[in-house]
Amino acid sequence: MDRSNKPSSIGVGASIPQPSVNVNESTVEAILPTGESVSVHLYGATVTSWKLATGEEQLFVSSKAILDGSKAIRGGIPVVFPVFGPPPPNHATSNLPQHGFARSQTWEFLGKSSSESLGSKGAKADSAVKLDFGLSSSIITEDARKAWPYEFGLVYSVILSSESLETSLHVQNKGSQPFDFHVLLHNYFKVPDVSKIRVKNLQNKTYTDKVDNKQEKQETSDAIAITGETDRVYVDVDPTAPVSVVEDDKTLFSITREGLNTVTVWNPWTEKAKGMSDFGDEEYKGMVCVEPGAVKSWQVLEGGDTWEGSQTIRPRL
Ligand SMILES: O=P(O)(O)OC[C@H]1O[C@H](O)[C@H](O)[C@@H](O)[C@@H]1O
Repeated sequence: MDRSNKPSSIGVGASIPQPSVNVNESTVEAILPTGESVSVHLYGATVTSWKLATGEEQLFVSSKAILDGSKAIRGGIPVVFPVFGPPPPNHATSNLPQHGFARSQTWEFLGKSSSESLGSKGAKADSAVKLDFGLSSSIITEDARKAWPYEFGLVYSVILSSESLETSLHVQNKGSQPFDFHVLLHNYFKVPDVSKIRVKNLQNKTYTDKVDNKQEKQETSDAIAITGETDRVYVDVDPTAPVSVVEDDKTLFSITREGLNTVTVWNPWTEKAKGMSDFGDEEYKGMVCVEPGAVKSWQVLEGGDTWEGSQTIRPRL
């Protein structure tokens, strides 16, 4: 693949500070010379931590999250594939669990690369690191393969820089039959107080209100407040226009996307949180999910074809 900003391998140009990457049995962690860090669980290729140079955590992970690989991780950035939500009846995904299997399979760590650029303080440093993870039909569990018997390959790249976290999913149909799929990157953002934040740039967009009989509505607000259980799928959102999470005049997160034209906004609020065994009762106050996806209709991938979708999240700096 030709890339304008082709990463060089770690170790090249060893005279400048390098990101450090630690590969453990179940996680891969990277720290930039400037202090930002990311941690990814191989289970689900779930990003479970993203810290700024100040040490401030950006992602919410429930204190009750299960991290032993027996259940999808409640928090961070689970990868949703090949179906979002409960699968519809009489469809190729019907035998899969809610949100598909990618978040509950063990992915492979494919490797790391870094790219040289100017750090935020003008110092020359390797200021970005890319971690690649893979999942394919040959390594998923037999149950998953039976439930969705297609030949596929996924590569999920997590790119940390001083300015942003980018995650991108590459889907390949390795077989000869076409398959249908959804993709969604289920960001759980950590926020100081959910009642004080607003989600911006979704005004005039059509959404499905999952907490109101799946009614189709049009967003009237230019700054959406979360005041109760919220579960909305906004469609046809221009991927280049950032959707942001703000508090007063501060932008906490701004998210641009490629190939991901839906945005789901979710907070379980009091009762739903209590009903989830892996979600602390009061923790909904400190999180909001803003989830870029391609879930309005099925993406159809012909045999041999590939598809890519990505998001770039810029934090408050
Ligand atoms: O409990 P999970 O399967 O992880 O799903 C958590 C949530 O994910 C998305 O945001 C959906 O829109 C919600 O309907 C769902 O409740």
